[in-house]
Amino acid sequence: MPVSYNGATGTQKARRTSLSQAQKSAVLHGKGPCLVLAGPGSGKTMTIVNRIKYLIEELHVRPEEILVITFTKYAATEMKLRLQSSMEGKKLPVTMGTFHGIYYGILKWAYRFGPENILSEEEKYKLVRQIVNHQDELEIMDEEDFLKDVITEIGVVKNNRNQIDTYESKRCRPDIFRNIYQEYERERKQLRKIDFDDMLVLCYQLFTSRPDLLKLWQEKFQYILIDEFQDINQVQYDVIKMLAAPQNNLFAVGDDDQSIYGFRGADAKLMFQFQKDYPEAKQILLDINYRSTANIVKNALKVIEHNEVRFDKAIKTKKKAGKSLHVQEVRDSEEESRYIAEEIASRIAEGVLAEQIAVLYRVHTDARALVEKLIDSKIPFQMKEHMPNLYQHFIAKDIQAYFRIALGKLTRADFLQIMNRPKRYISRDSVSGKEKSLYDDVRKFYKDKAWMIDRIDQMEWDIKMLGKMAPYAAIQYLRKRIGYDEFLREYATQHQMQKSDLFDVLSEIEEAAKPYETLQEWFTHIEEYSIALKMKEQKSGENRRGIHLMTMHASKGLEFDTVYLIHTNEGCIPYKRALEENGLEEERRLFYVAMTRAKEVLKISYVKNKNGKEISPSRFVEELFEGV
Ligand SMILES: Nc1ncnc2c1ncn2[C@@H]1O[C@H](COP(=O)(O)OP(=O)(O)OP(=O)(O)O)[C@@H](O)[C@H]1O
Repeated sequence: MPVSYNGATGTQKARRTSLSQAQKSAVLHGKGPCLVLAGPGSGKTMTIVNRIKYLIEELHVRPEEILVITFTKYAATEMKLRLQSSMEGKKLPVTMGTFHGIYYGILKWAYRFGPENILSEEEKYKLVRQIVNHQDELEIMDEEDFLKDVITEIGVVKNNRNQIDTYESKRCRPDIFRNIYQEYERERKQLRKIDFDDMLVLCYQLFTSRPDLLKLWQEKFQYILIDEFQDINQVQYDVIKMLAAPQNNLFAVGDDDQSIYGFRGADAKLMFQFQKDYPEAKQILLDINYRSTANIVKNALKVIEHNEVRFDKAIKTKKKAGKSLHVQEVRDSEEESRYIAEEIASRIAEGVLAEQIAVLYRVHTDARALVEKLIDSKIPFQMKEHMPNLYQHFIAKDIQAYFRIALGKLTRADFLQIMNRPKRYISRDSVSGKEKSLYDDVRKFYKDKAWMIDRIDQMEWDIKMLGKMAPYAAIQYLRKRIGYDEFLREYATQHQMQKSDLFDVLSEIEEAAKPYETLQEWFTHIEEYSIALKMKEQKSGENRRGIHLMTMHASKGLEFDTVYLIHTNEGCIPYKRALEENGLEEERRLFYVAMTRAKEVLKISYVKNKNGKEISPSRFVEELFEGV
């Protein structure tokens, strides 16, 4: 579902535009299954809206008999508005919603479910957190991260209808995941609640066990239209097939190249399955891109054509060649953020609205330096996602505790936090509550152990040294002289974590500290940054204005005049963790989605050096230059 930020949601435009031959053929499809394969910017939404209108006005289908399924609630609302507008403002009782919304409606009707039976996302987190905390053999570093992944995995098991007994978790030991899953299911059932994914599973079970009820729903929905079909998962597909039978008036619109939710169970292969299940299906290709300049489309195709599992589509363009694609090499994150800030300023000076500019990145950490730069330079920006604060990571908290003590603000809490990072074998019992005499009290506690007294003297001396240094030098001293690197290596081994993940965070904090001359300045910056970041989450007033910053995932379905893709490096995009889990092709599709959000200008940048290490440009950037 496209959204224009220049005020036109597409509705007025759609009225003015005439349909292409392929769009017409899709709109005018009669009965039976139809698969509409569509490229980016090819007017999928407009086609669906026009088809609904055609069904009602020309084929005299009753609006109540039409079901339209969209990927998000937002898309459903947008579609309703477009339909209303194309019907001269008339509101029609066409059923529009997400898979979850529709299937929940069916369950509500069958089982008299009410809101009290729904396990909210918050309750789900709370429940899984409790269960995770009871797993004695489980060691995790970042609880939030772990919970998010485990909850996603519980969803994947349900959506794919996997057998839990044989399921191999990607996040923790299979037996531990099995325990968590089974305990979660037990507790949920005891509470007499269903979660979001259960809505799909229960609907499947309902229709399999009650053919009489299934028949009623089959009769109700004579025509089914599905948008973003590439994002469908197994259980959604199984239910929709049952619901569409026996007439199979199933109209599916999707772009397999834009399937980017494999990690959540979406399976673009189901588009191929559709062809097998309905060999009689009409197939239509919407092959004209109306959104982007010919250069943008040509370059995006150069990348996506490297994928092997895809429908081959020759996409044509309507717009002129436009500006050539610009790829910028920059030294590091700092230089990249300066480059982007200057670019934005000149694009705005050329008359482009700030809201028509987007900066896209693979993961939030890729944008950390840019966010700091925009905050410092007071350039308005908006983010629709929550961006984790680097300075709340436990490593950053350790460094801050060291630095606070170095600045003479010794507290028991800070002392306890860092006294054994690195390992000094200081016991908690030795740490008194009296801050003024804290070091002396610890020494007193170990008065018979000379080696411990030496250790504490060394610690006190080292921390005093930190107080005299600039933050960057102080972090280096902490790592190499005080032994924090050693602590982190041991920590990673103990918690069965990738050492490189922890060292990436540490290096990032170190690099970000470079511009500051004193520890106090660094603390002030962290405070301002953290407040500004928090404010961005309040989605009102100032925080809804300015350029858009978002992950490539969040950019799906949107379009902007100017798009910057930053940190297009190996390891960032394709993202190294996702590469192992979802494979290269899904990462390439994500890059393709990001590229095709741009209407007029697309600029791509990559860094040469990240956190003190040389890194290469993304293989996708290299694919752009093949044969040049
Ligand atoms: N026949 C047409 N003539 C002119 N413009 C069109 C036509 N069809 C669609 N458009 C315009 O092209 C742009 C892209 O269409 P739209 O965003 O609906 O494509 P989409 O297929 O949903 O894109 P994506 O999958 O990339 O999100 C919109 O601004 C839309 O108004």
